[in-house]
Amino acid sequence: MRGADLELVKVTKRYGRTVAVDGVDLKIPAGTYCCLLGPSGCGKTSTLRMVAGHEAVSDGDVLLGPTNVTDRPPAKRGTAMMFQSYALFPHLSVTDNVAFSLKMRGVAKPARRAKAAELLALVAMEAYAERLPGQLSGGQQQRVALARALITQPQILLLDEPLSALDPFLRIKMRAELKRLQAELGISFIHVTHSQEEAMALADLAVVMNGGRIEQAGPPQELFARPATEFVARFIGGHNVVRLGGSLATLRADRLRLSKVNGAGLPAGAVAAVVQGVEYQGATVHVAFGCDLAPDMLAWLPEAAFFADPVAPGDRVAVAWADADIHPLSSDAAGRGDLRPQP
Ligand SMILES: Nc1ncnc2c1ncn2[C@@H]1O[C@H](COP(=O)(O)OP(=O)(O)OP(=O)(O)O)[C@@H](O)[C@H]1O
Repeated sequence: MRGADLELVKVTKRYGRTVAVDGVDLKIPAGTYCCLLGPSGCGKTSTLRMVAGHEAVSDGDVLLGPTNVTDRPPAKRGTAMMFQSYALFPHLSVTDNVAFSLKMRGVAKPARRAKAAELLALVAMEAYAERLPGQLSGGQQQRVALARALITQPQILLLDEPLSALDPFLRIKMRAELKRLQAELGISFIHVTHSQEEAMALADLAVVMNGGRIEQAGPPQELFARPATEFVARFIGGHNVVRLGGSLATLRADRLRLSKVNGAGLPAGAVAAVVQGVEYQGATVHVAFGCDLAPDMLAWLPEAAFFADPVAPGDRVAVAWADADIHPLSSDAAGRGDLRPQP
């Protein structure tokens, strides 16, 4: 299969008075695993459906490679969509489900069955070719749905919450398979998800949406290390949003150090806090605490560090961090040196 760059230019979707997608500009280079993420109602699915051609674009353009596909019907765009519910035909065998769109295009039976067999092999489902969808597990149905979407040799595969119907174990297994398949095919996948964990695990390009707009787009490591806005910092988690020296900044939960205060004064630069809760997570222990910076902060401590000096709810602690771990959020934030708590 051949990939193509996708570009959205000022793409807007209005449903009556509701602006679901608001002038979105986005470039997705060929061969990218892109995750669209954000809270419910932020415009992810509307964006995906406009790329697929299942929803008309109110304003703006969708470009696939050199072609403006904004007004083309779904089957004439070079995209294919895999739906959340898989949408398999219950009365057709696995092979006939996979071959369906070739049948619609008038491809002869032997050719379409051969192509279906090839795609079923790609998703390791050859052994189930003659079964009906109702005789398959959720994960198997998903593989069939993938094969069915890929048989048209799309340049871009669109996936709307593809893992949400699976149990947690299968979800992790299938997400590894999606990543493998995308790398093997070399085309772009655009995957809508609510889950920041899923996006972190899969995306080359993670796009965080909020209120119909893009808050930030970039590799997951960049979003985590340098969230552009308070919304992104809070949405991807693992960050404390605080006001330091009059400016908004984040302090990563995994970079904070806690020590019990035993009558002695606070170490220089540290702030006093009271522990509110402790959650054991295996490799890390999550400690919730309140202090003058914010009432609801979080520290993720390595298990060994926590048990070397364990704390419990109600304990008074000193919280410390390195200057390099302060990430200013607003553009008016001064240099890091200014972002220390005021005495
Ligand atoms: N057919 C429609 N008619 C009217 N409003 C719609 C329609 N589809 C979506 N909307 C509205 O557009 C906004 C964006 O919806 P969209 O489904 O794109 O969001 P989403 O981020 O995919 O949400 P979710 O994660 O809940 O699926 C929401 O406010 C939604 O209520």
